Amino acid sequence: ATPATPVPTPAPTASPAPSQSFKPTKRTAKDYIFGKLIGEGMFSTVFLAKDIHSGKEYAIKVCEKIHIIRKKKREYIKREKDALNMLFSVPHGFVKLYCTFQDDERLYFVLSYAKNGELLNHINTVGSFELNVAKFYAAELLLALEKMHAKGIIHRDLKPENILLDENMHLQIADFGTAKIMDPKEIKSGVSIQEEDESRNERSRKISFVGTPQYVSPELLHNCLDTRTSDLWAFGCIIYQMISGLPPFRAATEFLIFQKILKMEYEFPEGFPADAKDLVEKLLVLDHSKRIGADDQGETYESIRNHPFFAGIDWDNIWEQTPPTIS
Ligand SMILES: NC(=O)c1nn(CC2CCNCC2)c2c1CCc1cnc(N=C3C=CCC=C3)nc1-2
Repeated sequence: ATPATPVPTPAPTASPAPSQSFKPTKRTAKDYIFGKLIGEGMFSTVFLAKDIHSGKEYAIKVCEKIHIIRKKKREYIKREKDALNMLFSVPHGFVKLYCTFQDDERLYFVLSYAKNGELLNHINTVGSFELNVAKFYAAELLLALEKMHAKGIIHRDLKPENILLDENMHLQIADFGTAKIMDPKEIKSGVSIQEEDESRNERSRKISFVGTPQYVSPELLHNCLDTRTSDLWAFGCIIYQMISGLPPFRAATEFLIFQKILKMEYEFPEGFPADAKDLVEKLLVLDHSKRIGADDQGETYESIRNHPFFAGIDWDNIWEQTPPTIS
């Protein structure tokens, strides 16, 4: 019989535990009732779906095979699946990939559904966060970045749209379609040269642009370098935006945004809290090797955790705490 709940990942489907009396069967699209569209990307569409057996809600990311092949993006799909599988064992901070399956035309990723949607939506609803709210979510985001980077995963497109809130209003990073998984020798140096993905055959190293203009790091713009500190740059932009309501680098066009980033053209609004300003200034540093956290060894960003902005954060229990009300 079809198992009541989806077979846990990591794919390929885990063999049934000895105690299990049934052999789990591979899911198909027929096991779900597809509901509203909740997201659309270059190569995927995400639907809210309900498992017909358990009644549980999932976010199912559907990718058209022909599109992926034509655009030569198979590597991106594989990388996303690998990153999500690597993060499955991390209890907090990320959407979870429960299972994958395919049919003749499509690939399906069955992911946890973050019921309270995008952080961006919550920022825009209230205008900007009170300091305690911004500090709470910055702390949860830092803990998620620590876990991700410790596994050699760079997200490369962190932004408030890709940071979701689950039913208990805890943070979950989503959309690893632009992630890069560093190989062990790269993790130490922390630097990876932007790979030529299969969609680019130019000899010269070009930016295979993976980020979103407002949050992309200078090194990615300058010389195709993406490092875990590129995510720290985005982290600085997100802290700034939670507190002020807008990203630090804003302009009418992508090119003008890039110019502002490379010239470090941004300013803090009146009344921006001093500790937050100091931390953002230590993250938005052109030289990625000089960003706060860049030299931190081990699996935590101690220098960032110890910054005065995070005074009072209970790092070991934050995921069990009730998040502050966003108002
Ligand atoms: N690309 C993805 O992997 C992805 N995209 N979405 C929806 C996007 C909507 C636009 N901003 C980025 C996310 C999701 C996922 C992962 C899995 C996932 C889990 N829960 C939700 N939940 C949402 C709830 C309300 C509005 C939007 C998303 N969404 C997703």
